[in-house]
Amino acid sequence: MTEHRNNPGTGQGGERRNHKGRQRSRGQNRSGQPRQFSKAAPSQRRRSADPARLTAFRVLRAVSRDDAYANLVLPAEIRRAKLDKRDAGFATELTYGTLRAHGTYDQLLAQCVDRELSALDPSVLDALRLGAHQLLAMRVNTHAAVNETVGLVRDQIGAGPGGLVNAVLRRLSEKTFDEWITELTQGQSEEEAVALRHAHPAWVVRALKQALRLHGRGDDLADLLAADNAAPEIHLVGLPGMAEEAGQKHLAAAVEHGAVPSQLIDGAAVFRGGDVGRLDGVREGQLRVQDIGSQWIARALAEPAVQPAEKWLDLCAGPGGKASLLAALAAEFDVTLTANEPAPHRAELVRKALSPVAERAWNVRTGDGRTIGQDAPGPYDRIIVDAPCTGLGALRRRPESRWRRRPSDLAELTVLQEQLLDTAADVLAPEGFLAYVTCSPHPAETVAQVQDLLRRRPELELLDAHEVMADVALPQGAELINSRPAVTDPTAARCVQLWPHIHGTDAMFFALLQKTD
Ligand SMILES: C[S@@+](CC[C@H](N)C(=O)[O-])C[C@H]1O[C@@H](n2cnc3c(N)ncnc32)[C@H](O)[C@@H]1O
Repeated sequence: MTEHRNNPGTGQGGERRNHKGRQRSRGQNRSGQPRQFSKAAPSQRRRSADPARLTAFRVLRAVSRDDAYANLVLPAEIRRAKLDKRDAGFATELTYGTLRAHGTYDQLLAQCVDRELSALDPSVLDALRLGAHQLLAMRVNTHAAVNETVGLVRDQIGAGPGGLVNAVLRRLSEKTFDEWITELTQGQSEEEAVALRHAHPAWVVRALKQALRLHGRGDDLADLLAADNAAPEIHLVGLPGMAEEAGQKHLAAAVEHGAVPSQLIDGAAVFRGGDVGRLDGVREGQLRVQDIGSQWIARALAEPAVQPAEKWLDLCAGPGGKASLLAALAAEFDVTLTANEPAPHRAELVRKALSPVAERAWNVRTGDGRTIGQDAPGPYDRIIVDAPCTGLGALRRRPESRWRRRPSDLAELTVLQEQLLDTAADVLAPEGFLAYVTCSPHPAETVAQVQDLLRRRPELELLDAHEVMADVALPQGAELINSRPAVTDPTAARCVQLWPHIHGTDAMFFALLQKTD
């Protein structure tokens, strides 16, 4: 919802609004006079929490205390509080915006608190972050942002912390977001400054910058970071190849409800009409929410001429996004898909996702992908390794994830990716296709993995993934995928790297290899 712009504190022209939509100017009252803070002592001011802010606060607490996922907790909290559409929108923007930018807000808040932030009660810190987002990135007027946040703290935490929150937010409101950033970034490296301004950890900025350069897009950093801070569109896929083309019928119904057919690939639409859950097809499972990048890659794997009775394998299938489209395509081609997932609850999600597709076309194995050779050795004609990864390509979907990930996660993940690729190469049939996919553009998880794999497994040949993706695309999609910048690294040149700011998809990576006979 919130687009965290370079100057997220004001709207165009510098006007500000309270959340009821009244226009206010920063630091001015309704008559245009410099605004005074309430002279009333905190104890005489607001003591209650308004439902939208309370909802956001509860989600923030669940995320920081229980490591919960905001996209799972927020809808339940909105239902619990019975928020109307406008308040639900406000709570969503407040929650996601605060979580995305919380690393930056912490650095600004640290300038306004007389002790280490770690010495604060965690719930007080969460409230301060909520206040910071309202003050610096939303168009809520200063008085409402401070007063309502203090009311929330008094209601949820106690009167004592209310005074502290009041004082800290007042200090924070003395400067705009841009003024704070200018002050704090003096003497910092360019990467640290960009990271602070765009609310990304510096190591993530370095990795994204490196990835952009590798794929010939070295000038795009600010655009990519801005895209990470914008809410993603909802993409739909109508599963093909089922009785009466149910998926396509439901897709057409979604279009009648305001979805726009994708210009990039067949069978996809962009939904901007609100609650996707009310579409019949989504309830019945034949219409699914899935990023167009994921759909595109799944279709590309099924593209090079499919032969009768082929065996396909999705080695890392949970929760079943790509597997459901692959299973539907498998049913259409009369071939079979084995979907593998080690986590039992995620394997169950895969079964559920695949259930609308004819059962003859698929089966689910619950187990470690690295042991598939022991009980389901194939060989397989097409394998997708959609490997566990840092997820740096899907930051816009999981607002809290950028601050949870650590550079040290990479070491463990890259070893697992390497082992899964080796297993896939072992069970791949001669002339079979292997798709390596990550929802991360990090070079260590993508191009470097493919380079190492080619060194270890000389029987594998790297195909040009752009050509295959262009083959399954609509004209606009083919043009987009073909209009790539010049790339010097020969491996990177044959791999597709999608980007949110260019393709409107997650930053998915896709390499396609074939086993030579
Ligand atoms: C990026 S997700 C896959 C997303 C999925 N393909 C989709 O489109 O919905 C990676 C999956 O790999 C699974 N995984 C983790 N360790 C694994 C292993 N050793 N073998 C196979 N899969 C593994 C995770 O549980 C997770 O479900």
